[in-house]
Amino acid sequence: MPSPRSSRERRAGSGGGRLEFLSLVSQRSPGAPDSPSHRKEPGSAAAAPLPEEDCMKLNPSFLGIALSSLLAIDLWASKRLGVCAGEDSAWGSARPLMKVVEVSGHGIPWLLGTFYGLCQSDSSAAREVLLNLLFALLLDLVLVAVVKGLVKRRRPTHNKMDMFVTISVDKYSFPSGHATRAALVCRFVLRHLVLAVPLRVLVVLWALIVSVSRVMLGRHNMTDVLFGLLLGYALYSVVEYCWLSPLSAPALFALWSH
Ligand SMILES: CC(C)=CCC/C(C)=C/CC/C(C)=C/COP(=O)(O)O
Repeated sequence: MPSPRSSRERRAGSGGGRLEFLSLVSQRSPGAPDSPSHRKEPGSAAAAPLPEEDCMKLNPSFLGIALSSLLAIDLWASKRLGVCAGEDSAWGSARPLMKVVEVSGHGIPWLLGTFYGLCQSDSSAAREVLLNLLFALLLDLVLVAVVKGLVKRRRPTHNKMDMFVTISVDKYSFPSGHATRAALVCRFVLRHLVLAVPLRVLVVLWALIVSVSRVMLGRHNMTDVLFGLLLGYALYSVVEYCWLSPLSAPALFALWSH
């Protein structure tokens, strides 16, 4: 298949050294008289039409250009912000602290902690809240695994895969599971726990630090984390909508009543 470059070169060669330019307008309408597929090559019987896929590459949509620019900026900025990606990185000495932050937003401590709290709780109100938190955390794990499996975006090349317990889809990075959990837990805790203002501020700060640490550790690009935060925020609304109560799920609550 002739590439646009080679057909352009042939035209340039046959036009006595004159350069010809292909306008996007003529490529956009293949039926137009001046379109490359209709133009007769000087010295050739009939012009070969340009391959469809080449035309598409030369004429990307505005959305396509905007998306690839956004992704390019994302990759560039995320790499620059990955200052704790390795021990020899700019802020490599802060890496152990960032890994503690990572564990604080990991699924296992949250699942085990909630389950333990549920077994220990002696009030029906606490049981209701903790059962719904457990449901929210499990829903979050499933949703993130499904999206990661569908999108299959690789983690940044500067990431060292030395994370605390992962599952197979965690080789993918979109969206950040830590970010979804941070946003979900943050909304959940602010809504269902009676906390003093300084503690409420700490909860929000924790969610933000967990999210930023994903990029600093080199685990994620910024768009993984931003989408994760949005997903976790939205997921809380789903949990609130499907809220489990002794009335809506009596069998489930019977399991936990002592
Ligand atoms: C019940 C069950 C299947 C628990 C699995 C808990 C587990 C291993 C969660 C993975 C948490 C994790 C490493 C998420 C990845 O977070 P990113 O922020 O790196 O996407």
